[in-house]
Amino acid sequence: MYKESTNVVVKHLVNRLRDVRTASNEFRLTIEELSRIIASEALSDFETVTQNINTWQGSLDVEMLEVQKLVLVPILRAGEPMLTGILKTLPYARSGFLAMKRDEKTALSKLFYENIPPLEDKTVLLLDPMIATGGSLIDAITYLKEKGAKRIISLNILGAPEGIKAVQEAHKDVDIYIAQIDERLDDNKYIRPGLGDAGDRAFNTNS
Ligand SMILES: O=P(O)(O)OC[C@H]1O[C@H](OP(=O)(O)OP(=O)(O)O)[C@H](O)[C@@H]1O
Ligand SMILES: O=c1cc[nH]c(=O)[nH]1
Ligand SMILES: [Mg+2]
Repeated sequence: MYKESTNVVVKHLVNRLRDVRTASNEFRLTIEELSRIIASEALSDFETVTQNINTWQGSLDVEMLEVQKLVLVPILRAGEPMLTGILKTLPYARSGFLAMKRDEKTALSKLFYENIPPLEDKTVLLLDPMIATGGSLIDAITYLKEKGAKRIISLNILGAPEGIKAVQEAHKDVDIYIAQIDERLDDNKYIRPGLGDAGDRAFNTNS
């Protein structure tokens, strides 16, 4: 299943990202903020655990998110600000890393580096702002399944309908929570209207 956010604050923030006057620092902070909102939507009925805490009036049993069951995995580079944002909400969550780059001629993704903690019994929150052809996400999910991920939830900011369809066909069991779905891919496999290259926008580079 995929779920596009209906939150008008999310739309507002996505449109800040589209504006080329939004420079890299604000761009990253906006991705952080959007990621926290989308993560809250995705985790709204996630498993909880009872914990005993010390309150100002003594001990109390409270319901807490079972953060130990989560692993946050950004697809670098562009996924990095998503991790930074979600770690502000869930500072004790574990993280893993995949560094991937799409070949801009063939649009095929390549994995350059991975560092993934044990995934048995874990739910992976896979973080990448962009789903264009869907190739990078499909390859990342395949890799994480081989590593034993029990469940994978994809958090994304912008996607093209073609890419989302491709991910769903390849991995029916993966839920996608996305801020906004755009119109289409252009001839260079970029999302339109989109926001350009998310990695370049975030880190002030030009690929
Ligand atoms: O759906 P696809 O067609 O695979 O394209 C989407 C991928 O492209 C972007 O990363 P990119 O390869 O540009 O790397 P970067 O994060 O270093 O900019 C984006 O963050 C996705 O990972
Ligand atoms: O539109 C796109 C497509 C791929 N990667 C991006 O960052 N943006
Ligand atoms: Mg890029």
